[in-house]
Amino acid sequence: MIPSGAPIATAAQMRAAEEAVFASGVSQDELMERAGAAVAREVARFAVGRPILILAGPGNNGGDAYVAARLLHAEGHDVILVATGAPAPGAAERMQALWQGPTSSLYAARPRPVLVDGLFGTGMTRPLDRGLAAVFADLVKQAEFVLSIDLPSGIDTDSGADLGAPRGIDVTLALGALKPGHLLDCGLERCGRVLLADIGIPVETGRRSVARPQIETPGVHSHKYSRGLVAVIEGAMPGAARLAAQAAMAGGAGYVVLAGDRPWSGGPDALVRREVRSAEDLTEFLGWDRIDAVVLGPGLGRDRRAEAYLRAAFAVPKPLVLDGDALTLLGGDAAAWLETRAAPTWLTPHSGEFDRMFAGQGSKIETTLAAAAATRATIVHKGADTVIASPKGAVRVLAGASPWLSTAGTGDVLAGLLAAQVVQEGKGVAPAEAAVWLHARAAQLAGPALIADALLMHIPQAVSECL
Ligand SMILES: NC(=O)C1=CN([C@@H]2O[C@H](COP(=O)(O)OP(=O)(O)OC[C@H]3O[C@@H](n4cnc5c(N)ncnc54)[C@H](O)[C@@H]3O)[C@@H](O)[C@H]2O)[C@H](O)CC1
Ligand SMILES: [K+]
Repeated sequence: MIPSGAPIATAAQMRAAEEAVFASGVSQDELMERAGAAVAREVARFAVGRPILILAGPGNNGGDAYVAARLLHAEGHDVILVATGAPAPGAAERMQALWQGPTSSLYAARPRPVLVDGLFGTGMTRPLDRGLAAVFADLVKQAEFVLSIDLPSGIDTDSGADLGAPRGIDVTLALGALKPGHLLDCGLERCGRVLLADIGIPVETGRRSVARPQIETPGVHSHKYSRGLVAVIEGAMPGAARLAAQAAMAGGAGYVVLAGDRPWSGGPDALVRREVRSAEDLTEFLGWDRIDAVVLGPGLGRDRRAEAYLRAAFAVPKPLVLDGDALTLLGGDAAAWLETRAAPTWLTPHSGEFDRMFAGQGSKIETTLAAAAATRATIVHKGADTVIASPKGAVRVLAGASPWLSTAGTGDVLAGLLAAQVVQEGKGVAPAEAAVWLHARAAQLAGPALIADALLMHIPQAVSECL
């Protein structure tokens, strides 16, 4: 569980935000008191009177832990504190000096029902020491409830990479903002439920977790064209395009045309079919001024005709959603293909497709931002952690969607949902954020063992929650 619509800040961005607060006259001690009080509130809530063991590391994460220990102890909770090292000079050192309760050394610490992890937070720079990691993992394993302060110790703040964090943390209390480590890679798996504590640090990075979209109910003057016409291009495997077309319909497009040459008696009668047998046919069809967005790629195939279709789609200045085989055809030349595009483009790669298209170092957020800048397209980099990035640097992340989405066809559904939002929402991350939220919510409603076709049936309910 991740708070929605919450700001996301890297360790450096967090430090800059903290510095701005200090410059405004708030002391580090005051900020640490606020952080520790937020920790104490949540621990008291979950401890329900059980004995508490608090681990305090050598930095300010440990400083937060000292404050929390003192406040919990003052409220009558049974707290034992373990200091793993001499605290950093300054606020943490002062907070340690205020601790009057019982202490234990790390290796003598006996497991207790409630464990608070104040070892490391955004200052984590290298893997946990093996000895410490082993003791920490054992204390986590034997606890009934574990809360990590700011981040699980052993998770890289900016990438979510594993630096030795144990499994079994129940709650992570993020301080001031989410970090990429709460949303990406191993961090998503190790944080448990992520709660966010506002401790008075304004954070504006243009990056935030996906929020539920606000969708307009059609007005009295709405009609099928005003609600947007989506053209979905069929290819070698027509089922994929059909899923995308039906998703576009369910996602709110006013008129959807499925263009292809395969006979199909199934599907909704409301889905308009247009015969297209060649790239020339496609060019002629895409010239229809009523078309507001085009979806190309689901089941397209990778043969010469598929490439000719890709060229035809690129040649018309219409908003374009590229998925699946279209991304494979772009390959490493996506930036070159896209540099002449006059209309907005969205690419929806899963990680395999992304890695084949874009080289690059860094977190999934950084590599997706770089790809968006290089292609001037908005990238929806799918996965258990879906990262949306626009060429202008906006980022939205949705983490923790249903793992049952890992089945064929769900990407086709997302592509159709995205096109439906494009014809209603416009450009950049907004339509992608809306589509990703609807897709994840439909999956939640569909429950376990879903298939892509089942997703379609739950889209209207997901949409109804956004009206
Ligand atoms: N975000 C906020 O509003 C506030 C955050 N606070 C807390 O401060 C920590 C960050 O504190 P910092 O001192 O920068 O780093 P850590 O406490 O995470 O780490 C301490 C120290 O440890 C060293 N180190 C790094 N990796 C290792 C390792 N694997 N083994 C041993 N030592 C390691 C490194 O030198 C670090 O500096 C943040 O998470 C919040 O909890 C403020 O207290 C309140 C406001
Ligand atoms: K921690």
